Amino acid sequence: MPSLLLLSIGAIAATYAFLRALVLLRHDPREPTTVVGSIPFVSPLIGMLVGGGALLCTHEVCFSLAFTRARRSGPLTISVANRDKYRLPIYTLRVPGPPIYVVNSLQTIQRIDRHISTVAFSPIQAQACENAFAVSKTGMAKVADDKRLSNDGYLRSFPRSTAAGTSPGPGLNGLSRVAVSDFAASMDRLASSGRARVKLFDWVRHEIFAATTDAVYGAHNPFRQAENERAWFQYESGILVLLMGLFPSVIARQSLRARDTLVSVLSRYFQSNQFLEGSLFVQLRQKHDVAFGLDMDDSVHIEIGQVAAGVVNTAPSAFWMVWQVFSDATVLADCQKEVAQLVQTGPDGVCSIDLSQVRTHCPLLVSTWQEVLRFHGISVSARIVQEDTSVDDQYLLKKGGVVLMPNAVIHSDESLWGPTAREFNHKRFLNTEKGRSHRHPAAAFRGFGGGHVLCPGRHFASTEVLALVALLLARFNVLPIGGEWTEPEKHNAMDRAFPLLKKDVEVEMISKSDQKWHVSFSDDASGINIVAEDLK
Ligand code: HEM
Repeated sequence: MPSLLLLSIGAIAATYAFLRALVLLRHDPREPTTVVGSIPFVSPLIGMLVGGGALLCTHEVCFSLAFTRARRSGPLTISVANRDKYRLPIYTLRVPGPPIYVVNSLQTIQRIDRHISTVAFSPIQAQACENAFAVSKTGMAKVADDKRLSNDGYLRSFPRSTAAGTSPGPGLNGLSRVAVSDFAASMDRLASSGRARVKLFDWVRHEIFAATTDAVYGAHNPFRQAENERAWFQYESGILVLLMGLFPSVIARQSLRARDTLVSVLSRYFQSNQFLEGSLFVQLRQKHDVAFGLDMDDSVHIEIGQVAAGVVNTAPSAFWMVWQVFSDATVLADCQKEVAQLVQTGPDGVCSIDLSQVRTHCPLLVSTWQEVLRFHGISVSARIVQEDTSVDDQYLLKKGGVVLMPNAVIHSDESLWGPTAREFNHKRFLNTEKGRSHRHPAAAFRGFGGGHVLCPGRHFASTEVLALVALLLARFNVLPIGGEWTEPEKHNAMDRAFPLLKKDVEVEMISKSDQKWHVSFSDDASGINIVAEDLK
């Protein structure tokens, strides 16, 4: 009689052969090469889970977004490991559900981007509207109608309709001026106590949240009330579960409750027309909703998505910028020197700074910001294949498939960035750096996306972060409690463009002097031109 051991080995071998055959059967030879791993279907999943990744399954799509713990040496992800192992420009991962196509090469990303109607971003936005922002069925029929993939549908025309609200010129100046005045007031308060001990991530997140919502919503910003800010972060903490639609009423109850609070405070704000005293940006958003026939209730639900777009990525990116500038003595000295040149001290001892100048007069600070976006960024652009699509007759992407384009892969590609791709170099983006052995192509920088899906908030987010850091540099010494800067362990959440922290960093902020400050932001037409599309 065969032993139990032999029976088990036989069963494992049969299962293995079955799964392998299934992978082969499901693979169309025109699709990108399938990366099977040692156990078909299971290995990609285990790799992702061990790597700290996450699996997102919904009724219609299954995204596997994977991130290894980022290491000091660079933005390593499991996608980076697969890129290095298989050296394929694009490959297929077979997990339960539709195929996942992971893109490793910039050229292939650019070729796929030409198929924006069939390899589309809008189904992902529509899913967020439905699951995370709870837009009603009637509202969804307007947001994701039969025009959802076309240029004049609600989703794809949104960036065009609202562009003036965030583009260089009056829209951007208006937003930036309010944000800068908030930073100035906050730092006056901080300086009045001489020195303060703060949790750095919490502090940066609050500063960005308060400044961004004040800038957008104006004098009647409902998020000025501390309980509404708390409700926001309660909601934000569960946003991934809501997006996934995985038993949110069980797993993310508090987040759902917080969303109700946000809906009611935003409803009051819009119904009483307070948005008419807000930014051009919020007014254009409202106009866009009205043009598509959305009622006030759905418009308010969608507004939750607008708050998310404005703060979810800016806050952690601002933290990594502050951390990178203050924890590295060379970066600190270089940036401090640039910012010091913007400060003028009047005969009365009042220090003045015009923060609109950080964009034009501080190339090192701007280069550091760009390098932070490159080095620490973990954004993954995702698209859903709407119909079988042949990419230049070379790769077939099958209907229902999910295309993932992880920035960390492109941002650590030595063929684009040279041999120092995995090092942090705050001078990398300087145009004038002497003795540079390698110049990257402009399109290799994808910190704000690229091609058809380009972040419309890039100028505002960049202005905010640079202004916050410049003011900190000018007014404070920031010292780690315990005397040593240690890079905090990263928590790579799949719904973020930047890692969160497993544990906050405690610092002491010490005011450099008791002088008074006059902080301004003068009108000018500059943006922060760091993406290829703005450099053209
Ligand atoms: C540092 C902060 C930010 C980062 C790193 C960031 C990053 C990105 C990236 C990488 C994309 C492209 C996504 C893709 O390809 O799938 C994107 C799109 C987008 N971002 Fe941002 N973003 C930031 C701040 C903002 C702000 C402040 C706003 C709004 C004020 C905003 C609004 C949007 C919108 C609406 C889109 C979708 C554009 C479209 O539909 O074509 N983002 N962002």
